[in-house]
Amino acid sequence: MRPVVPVSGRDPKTRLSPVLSPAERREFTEAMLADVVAALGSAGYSPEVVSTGPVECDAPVTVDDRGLDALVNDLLSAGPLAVVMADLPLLTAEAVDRLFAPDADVVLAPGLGGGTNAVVCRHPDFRVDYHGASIRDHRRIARTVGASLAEVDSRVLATDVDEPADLAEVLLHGDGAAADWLVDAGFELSFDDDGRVGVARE
Ligand SMILES: Nc1nc2c(ncn2[C@@H]2O[C@H](COP(=O)(O)OP(=O)(O)OP(=O)(O)O)[C@@H](O)[C@H]2O)c(=O)[nH]1
Ligand SMILES: C[C@H](OP(=O)(O)O)C(=O)O
Repeated sequence: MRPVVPVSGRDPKTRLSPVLSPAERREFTEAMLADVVAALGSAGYSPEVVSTGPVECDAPVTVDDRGLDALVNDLLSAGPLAVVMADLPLLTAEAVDRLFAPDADVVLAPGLGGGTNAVVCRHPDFRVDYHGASIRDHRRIARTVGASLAEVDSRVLATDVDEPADLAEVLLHGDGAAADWLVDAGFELSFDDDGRVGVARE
């Protein structure tokens, strides 16, 4: 099994633009990537990072500016593949073990909001179609190609950081590079009048 972590290296996490500058979005992306690479490494895997631009991390990096679907589908055509997104800063070795445990042709880890945060594929005909409610598309594609399917119900695999509100999850539950980066950058939990948790910056 070949574990690959795709990452936007050039202009990542544009949905965090309301709270992070372009340079900060790149730094925070590298911090989340470090957490993902560390979790995969702790579980005994040696991930390859495929980035649209130069990134610093403790894994071999290939720069490839193709879009996500073209990139991943090309890699899938070469054989079994695991795709773990780079924006999962709560990822743990235990969750990685759970991702690789099912003996199914296709294993999906749904993300909050309908995305697909990780895929393990052992079927020659399965292909990805990211964005939108991709988890539904990936279930459908697995059915269409006759692949057996398993899904992993895991909070840390489901927690991808897309929008400013997601940063609260990192402050609440993270203890890695991304959580440290946010604290160093002055982020802290905030509570609105209804007691809802969010983030604020000093
Ligand atoms: N290699 C590669 N990785 C990508 C590409 N698009 C997204 N990713 C990565 O795939 C994961 C999910 O993508 P998104 O959540 O849309 O992340 P993003 O593109 O950085 O964020 P937004 O600009 O806010 O959409 C993240 O780990 C991204 O870094 C791409 O075109 N190529
Ligand atoms: C790539 C995309 O990520 P999201 O924008 O849902 O985080 C998806 O998982 O389909």
